[in-house]
Amino acid sequence: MAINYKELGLSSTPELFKKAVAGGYAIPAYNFNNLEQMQAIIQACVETKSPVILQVSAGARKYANATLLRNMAKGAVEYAKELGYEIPVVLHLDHGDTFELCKDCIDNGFSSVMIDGSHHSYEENVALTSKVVEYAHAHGVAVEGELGVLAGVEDDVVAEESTYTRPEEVEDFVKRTGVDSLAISIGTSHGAHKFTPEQCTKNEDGVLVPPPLKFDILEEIEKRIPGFPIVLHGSSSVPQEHVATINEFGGALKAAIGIPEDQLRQAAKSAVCKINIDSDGRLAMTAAVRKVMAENPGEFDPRKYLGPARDILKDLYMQKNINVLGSAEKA
Ligand SMILES: O=C(CO)COP(=O)(O)O
Ligand SMILES: O=C[C@H](O)COP(=O)(O)O
Ligand SMILES: [Zn+2]
Ligand SMILES: [Zn+2]
Repeated sequence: MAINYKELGLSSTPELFKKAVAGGYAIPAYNFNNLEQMQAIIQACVETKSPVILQVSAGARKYANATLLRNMAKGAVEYAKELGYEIPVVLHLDHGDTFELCKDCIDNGFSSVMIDGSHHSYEENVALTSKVVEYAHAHGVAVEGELGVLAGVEDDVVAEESTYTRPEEVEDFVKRTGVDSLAISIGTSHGAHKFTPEQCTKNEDGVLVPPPLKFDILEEIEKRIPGFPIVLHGSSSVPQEHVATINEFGGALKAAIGIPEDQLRQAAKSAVCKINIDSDGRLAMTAAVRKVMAENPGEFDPRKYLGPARDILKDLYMQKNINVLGSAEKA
């Protein structure tokens, strides 16, 4: 039997996006696969009074089980209340690649789905996205589409090179598909290895800075679809202290540079109203686990290393909400 997201106390995105676009901030979309990630996300967003989008990838569903994830999201709504402040919680499918997967999520309590048809031809993308929108809207669920391809790995699809979104396509795409929000490609990419040091230049403080995002493309898109909710994927900043901790305690990460926070801050002020962050959380948790393991070789209670990992993750997300996305105090 199908379960509608309203039964789970979850929120839908259109109202939240409208407020975020008007208010010049972005709602955090954090991926989760397990209990500790979910706890950290909810704790951080309750403490900062931020709305939140809990994102589940196809890989997360395979890893954690769809029934458990749905009940965790339901629990997250109650958990937030228990922590003392009610925040809107969205359960969103990240990078859905087929109609069947989107339908399954809609029938299992998701309040928002992404259909990522950007790896198909334009006309195939329009057809696939329209089909998902038709089913989703009949169930009160909002849909995120994508135009343009991000570099990096997403659910086992590797794109070597990015293709920027073509502003001349957005109006037609939005009109013909009926999507509620649009993910665009303006120079961000998935994963921890977005830029090598060789691709960066040093600023006056000696910090390596990657090529700037294509804000001209974003502006052109905003001109063509004024006020339409825009989504930025691949928005991790790759905190260098966590990379250093991982490598200090036995890791072997290559030098990697992410998206500078000031560029995300700038994007959040525009029609970009949802910013996706996953890799930074993975780095933070891994750094904490490696450090605890290395410093306490006799420890074998998972709570002793997953607990500190959860705490570091919570700090990271609080900092993002307050200093980068501007979503704090907006719930
Ligand atoms: O876009 C993302 C999830 O959809 C995550 O991006 P990052 O890999 O930069 O965290
Ligand atoms: O875009 C990709 C997200 O970071 C999810 O990654 P995943 O497919 O490994 O769960
Ligand atoms: Zn994609
Ligand atoms: Zn993504």
